[in-house]
Amino acid sequence: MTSADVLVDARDAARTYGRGPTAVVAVHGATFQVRAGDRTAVVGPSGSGKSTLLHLLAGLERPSGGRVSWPGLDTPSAESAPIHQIGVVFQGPSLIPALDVVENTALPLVLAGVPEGQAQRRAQASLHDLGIAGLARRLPEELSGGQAQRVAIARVLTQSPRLVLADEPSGHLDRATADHVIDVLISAVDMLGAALVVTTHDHAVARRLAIRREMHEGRLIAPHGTQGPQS
Ligand SMILES: Nc1ncnc2c1ncn2[C@@H]1O[C@H](COP(=O)(O)OP(=O)(O)OP(=O)(O)O)[C@@H](O)[C@H]1O
Repeated sequence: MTSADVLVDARDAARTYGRGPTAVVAVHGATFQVRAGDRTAVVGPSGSGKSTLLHLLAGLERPSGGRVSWPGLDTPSAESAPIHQIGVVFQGPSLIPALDVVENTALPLVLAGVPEGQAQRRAQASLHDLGIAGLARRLPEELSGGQAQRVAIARVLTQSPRLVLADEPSGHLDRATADHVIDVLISAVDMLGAALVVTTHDHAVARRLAIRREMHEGRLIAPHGTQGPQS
């Protein structure tokens, strides 16, 4: 295993919101690595800091202490996150209401400068691969919660990232729909050959992934899983 296999490397990474007596330490020094091919769950109760940790790993937020780097991904500079190589499935609705499913799925490519027709063909292929081609021309308001999350996963698939970070992707769904969304997420990641990190409060979801890290009150607890310590 070389450093190039480490896609994201958090070293004592911390995040505090606010200052003084009202400051909230969302994440205490977290040391956490994701390697190529890893399937990792970060499991913990609401408010334990999972979303904040995921945002640090995605480079969407900067640590207020420690550091996060992406040695195995191509970054424009040591300070900036390789956003095109990281796909994020956000908690809750993240589709643009005025765009239909194909347009939403194609959006990351269009924003990256891919011509619209080509982007839409790739989006259609992702929807087909995930078994939801029939939703292509619906608007987000015409989708169920589970369908919307599958479209968000198709959007990540279209982007072809090497690392997929999913924040409570099944959090608001019933058991059967949640299981199906996780199935779709894992098959998308398998198609990409990407690494996956899922945050969840649901131990049934966490058990689907080979590596499990528990989070409690902003701290990552000792690692569990079949692949040994990750830090
Ligand atoms: N932008 C922010 N400003 C101030 N406090 C915040 C902010 N974001 C998160 N927090 C606080 O940081 C702590 C961790 O929040 P976070 O959303 O990371 O936890 P979580 O485990 O993902 O919870 P949930 O599952 O409910 O989303 C909480 O106390 C929360 O209120």
